[in-house]
Amino acid sequence: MATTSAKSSTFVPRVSPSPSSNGSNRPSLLSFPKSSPLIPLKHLSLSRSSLHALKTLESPSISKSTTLEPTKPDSKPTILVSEKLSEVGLDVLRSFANVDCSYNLTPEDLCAKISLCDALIVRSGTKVTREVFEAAKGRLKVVGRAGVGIDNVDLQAATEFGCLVVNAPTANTIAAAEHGIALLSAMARNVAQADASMKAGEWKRNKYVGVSMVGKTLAVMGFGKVGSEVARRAKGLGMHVVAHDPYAPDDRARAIGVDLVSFDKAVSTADFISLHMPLTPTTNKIFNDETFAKVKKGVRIVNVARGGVIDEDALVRALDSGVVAQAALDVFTVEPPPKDSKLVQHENVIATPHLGASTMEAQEGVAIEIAEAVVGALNGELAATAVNAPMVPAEVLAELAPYVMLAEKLGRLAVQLVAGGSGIKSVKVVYTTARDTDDLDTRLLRAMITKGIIEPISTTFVNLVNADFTAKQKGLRISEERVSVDGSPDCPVESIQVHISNVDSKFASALSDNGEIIVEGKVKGGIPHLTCVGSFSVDVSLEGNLILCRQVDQPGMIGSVGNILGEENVNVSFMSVGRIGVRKQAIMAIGVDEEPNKETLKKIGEVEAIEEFVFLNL
Ligand SMILES: NC(=O)C1=CN([C@@H]2O[C@H](COP(=O)(O)OP(=O)(O)OC[C@H]3O[C@@H](n4cnc5c(N)ncnc54)[C@H](O)[C@@H]3O)[C@@H](O)[C@H]2O)C=CC1
Ligand SMILES: O=C(O)C(=O)COP(=O)(O)O
Repeated sequence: MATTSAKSSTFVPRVSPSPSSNGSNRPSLLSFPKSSPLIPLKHLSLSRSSLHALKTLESPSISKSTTLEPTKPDSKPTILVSEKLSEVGLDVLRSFANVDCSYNLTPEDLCAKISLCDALIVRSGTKVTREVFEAAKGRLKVVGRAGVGIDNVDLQAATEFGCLVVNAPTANTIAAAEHGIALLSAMARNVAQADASMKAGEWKRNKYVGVSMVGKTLAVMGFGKVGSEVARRAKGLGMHVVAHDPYAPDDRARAIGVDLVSFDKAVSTADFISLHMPLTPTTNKIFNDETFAKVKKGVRIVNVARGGVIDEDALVRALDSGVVAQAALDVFTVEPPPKDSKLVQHENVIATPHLGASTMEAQEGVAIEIAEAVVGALNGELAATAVNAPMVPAEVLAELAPYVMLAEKLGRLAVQLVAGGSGIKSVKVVYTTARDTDDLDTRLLRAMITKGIIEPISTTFVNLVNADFTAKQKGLRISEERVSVDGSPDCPVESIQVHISNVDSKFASALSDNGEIIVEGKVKGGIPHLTCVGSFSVDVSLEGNLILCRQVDQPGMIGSVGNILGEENVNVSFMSVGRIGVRKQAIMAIGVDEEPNKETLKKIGEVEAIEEFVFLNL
């Protein structure tokens, strides 16, 4: 933290841990609290590591939280697996962590256990509520959803607690689509009812006459991964397929020979409707009395998505009245549904206990996908399947690595120049770049500047997951501006400036003419450099700690300060002087490996020509 200051003020050192205090000089996008015992990625043998490029970018970092369970620095993290996960995934997890497979936990059991866990892996049966995040007391860093739907995870709470949520969005697509087709055919041909009847010793050929699928219209509601695979298969069965999805691209539909239509057109023209949209506030009970009033009488409905997209009472009414001839349901609003559920018991309903993803192949794929994502995230890596953090391709992350580091350091530096450190309301970040807007994703940079600004002045730890939320919560408005320059687009950013307005500075020279604190940095040779403070140009690499002094430019200054530091065995790593004119005011930037003690800094302050100085922890 900054210690300073104008020549007459008393010097009071305040030191707080810096993100670099783990000994690493690398930024940590997914920094987690101190209790996180982490193992280098090289100790892992993952079968499919798409994450290697991130390794260069992040390192676990340290938070200031003191409420966390103390964990031995070299002990393994603990991963709680609360629902059945395939052994291949468990093997990946066990090579890295202590794995606690505790199935069938009550919500209370889960809350009781969670504060001892670094990660939690769930399927659809575990509700990861706000209470779970609260009970975790900051230790839970990652929730892995071994499947697609994350409607059982309170994403808002996860984000507020800086907990990354990752899912496994692709490995069970085909399984779900195949189950959809299985239910469609079984429903059309009364397979389940006929089977039950035979097992009861009956032989009722006339009762179980079905309907044909060929030539019929199927409406696929939700034309994403599963929906489009269902459509493809239904085309193979000779069905006419339409789809409704407000966000699906036309070309995906064209490629499969499907017409994208409005909701009303889809439901009113279909002989069969298959549901494949996620459960969200918008889709909640989207199939209700009003919808059933629009359907073709005798329509047949398949739901392999989520029970909540159907108003189940309305569906019972529609089945009773014959508006809906049959329904095939894999998912229910409450799972398992009550034993006396009118829906499950209805003679025109066939039901399966949420089996869409349950094939051997899908479960193995999902388990590996989620295990790798969770392990990577515990290593501070950004998972490609992150649900509540920006998904940034590995190559972009690798390219931005030094800029991410620069961003965090500029944030830390700027905030330490603010008198009192707090009361910051408005920060402007200016990126000078030769890149087109579409070609420069600044979310990481903004998050790291936010981290740099907030961490030194609060007990909150900030990572990519909660940076925007934390800034908002603290009333900190971060705006961004781009300045286009001619130059090589090979370099993502020429310079980054951090402006803090409406604050006093403990180092007056950091204030620009319009009263803003301004620091500017660039990446040179892969190393972040400070290139401007207020109106003064400097050029120092942002490593270790920094002393900024304002003085009247004159011979011997570097020597005087260098001698004071040398006498106290403080190693100077670099020095740079920026001045407004010969023998006029100048800023001397001195990089030091060690933190000088109070006395040493006092001596620097007493050097005749020095008008003000500040010590900054980078
Ligand atoms: N029963 C089971 O075991 C399984 C169920 N699922 C569920 O299937 C659903 C779809 O999964 P994926 O295809 O992998 O997801 P996806 O994200 O690839 O596709 C979902 C599609 O729904 C669309 N959508 C969103 N709001 C919509 C709306 N109001 N109306 C129509 N479409 C809308 C989206 O644009 C997207 O294209 C999810 O709810 C998932 O949880 C997935 C796998 C297994
Ligand atoms: O992936 C999904 O969304 C599913 O619904 C699968 O759920 P499950 O993992 O089988 O509980």
